[in-house]
Amino acid sequence: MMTRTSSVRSQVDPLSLALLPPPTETDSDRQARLRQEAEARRISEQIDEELKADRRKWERSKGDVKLLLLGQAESGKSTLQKQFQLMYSPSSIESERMSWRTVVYFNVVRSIKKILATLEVWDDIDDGTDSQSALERQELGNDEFSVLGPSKLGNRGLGPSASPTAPSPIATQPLEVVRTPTKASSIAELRLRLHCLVRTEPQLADRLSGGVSAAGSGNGEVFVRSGWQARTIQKGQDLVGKRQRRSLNPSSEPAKVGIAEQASERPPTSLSTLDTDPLIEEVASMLEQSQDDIRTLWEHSVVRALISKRKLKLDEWSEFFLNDIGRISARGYIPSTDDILHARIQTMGVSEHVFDVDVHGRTVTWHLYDVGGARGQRHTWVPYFDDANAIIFVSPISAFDQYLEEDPRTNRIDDSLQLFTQICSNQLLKRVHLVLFLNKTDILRKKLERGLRVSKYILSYGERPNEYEPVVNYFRAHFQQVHRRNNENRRVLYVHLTNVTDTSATQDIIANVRDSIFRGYLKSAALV
Ligand SMILES: Nc1nc2c(ncn2[C@@H]2O[C@H](COP(=O)(O)OP(=O)(O)OP(=O)(O)O)[C@@H](O)[C@H]2O)c(=O)[nH]1
Ligand SMILES: [Mg+2]
Repeated sequence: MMTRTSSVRSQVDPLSLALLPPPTETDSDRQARLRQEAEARRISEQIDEELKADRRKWERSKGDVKLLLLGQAESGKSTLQKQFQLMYSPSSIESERMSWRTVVYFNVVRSIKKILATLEVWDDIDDGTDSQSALERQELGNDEFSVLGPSKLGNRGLGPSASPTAPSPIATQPLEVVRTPTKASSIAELRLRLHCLVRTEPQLADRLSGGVSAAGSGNGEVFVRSGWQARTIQKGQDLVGKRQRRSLNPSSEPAKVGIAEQASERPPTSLSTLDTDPLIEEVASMLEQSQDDIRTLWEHSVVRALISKRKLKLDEWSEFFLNDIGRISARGYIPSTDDILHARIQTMGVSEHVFDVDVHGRTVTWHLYDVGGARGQRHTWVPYFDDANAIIFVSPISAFDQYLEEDPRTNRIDDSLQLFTQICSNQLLKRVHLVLFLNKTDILRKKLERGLRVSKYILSYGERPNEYEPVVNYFRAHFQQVHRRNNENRRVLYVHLTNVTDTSATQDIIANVRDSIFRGYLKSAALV
């Protein structure tokens, strides 16, 4: 059931009024009504499923290519999908460009909230009063503290891994104490001034999810279904048009992105107020006014120290946006393509994107299925297995020091290997063309350069050199081994090292993958 914040819900919305239960409703009436509503929902979902199955059968019969993007949460599937979109349907990226503003603002506000919450745990140690003694009392080097909370690592996949709370040589060094230079930049004051901005976070989340929450993530993340942009596309176009004073190419092909069954789940009127949406405009104006405070907080010596001691673990995209806060909080901000590629929002269920792909003079319709990778989302993948032609399995090999949001005991590389094992051994997928993206290689490089040791988290890595090539080879060998052990059909595994936020490199890889998928597809479809 959709819930909305009071700022969205019209005070006199006749439809809402009509749908309200009568004020005289008794407990038993209420029970009966809820039962009826649940039954109606069940029937409606069953019909939807049957329609989807019919549609997939029909599409298979007309020879379309079905490509599944699989992998754990945050592995980069949706980012890869955006690269396909940039390549095969650039006009659709244009038309939804402004709707990404909400996601970018949400990512920024959430990052600020996390920084402030972590500082609060440390009691605003340099609040401009007695920073040194407060800090010393806190003993920042104390390893019992972990921002992510206590957790223990599982002992699977790559062998025993170290606990995420295990003492780190970096963490035991005393934190350098730096007094705030001026009273104006004290954390307590920044917290106060940023309070209103931070308070918009749940409302932004509500805008994106339409009030729908999803199980499976475990950290209260915001999930969106495919088609969320559709609610704002027209308004977004208007805004881009107004701001850039350039019209979108009217002759360009209409975007084929998004799927009817999911886009239609929520009425387009519900949130289609982007250009006049008071919330988004208010957040934009708050950001503009607060940009100096945000920058001060982000560059604050204590925040820097917490980050370098890994007491504050921000998401990768936080850094990308906070480093560029001046541009993002400027009046008239329009998300760049790079911003869109870095913006983070979790996928819910399976979203379908349709492209016409030209390969050597032949046009074939491709259906790209981008799935939600969190554990609670994985059951939604199975209905798409039986007619898939190809899979790109995305594994973030930079995540050797990270644990699942939904299960903080499980190392993310371990989870990815287990998931890959399930995909390789699945009977429905035995004939599917298999491509593996070892992704986030740029982040892996940076982590290794910063001195993060793989063997601290993956004990089986042992004494091997803590350098990019050996690390990549080690992870690649494990994935290849999983594939070999589950490969009765002697199918080829195509492996690529990727950074899917790098457009030019990714587009070359996509072209390569497209050709190899297409060759296999032509053979199996006996079209050559
Ligand atoms: N630097 C860098 N960032 C990446 C890369 N791939 C993905 N990201 C970022 O990682 C975050 C998560 O990526 P998504 O594409 O949303 O992950 P997903 O696999 O779709 O996640 P779910 O929808 O939850 O299953 C985004 O902020 C991306 O910009 C990469 O290769 N390099
Ligand atoms: Mg996604």
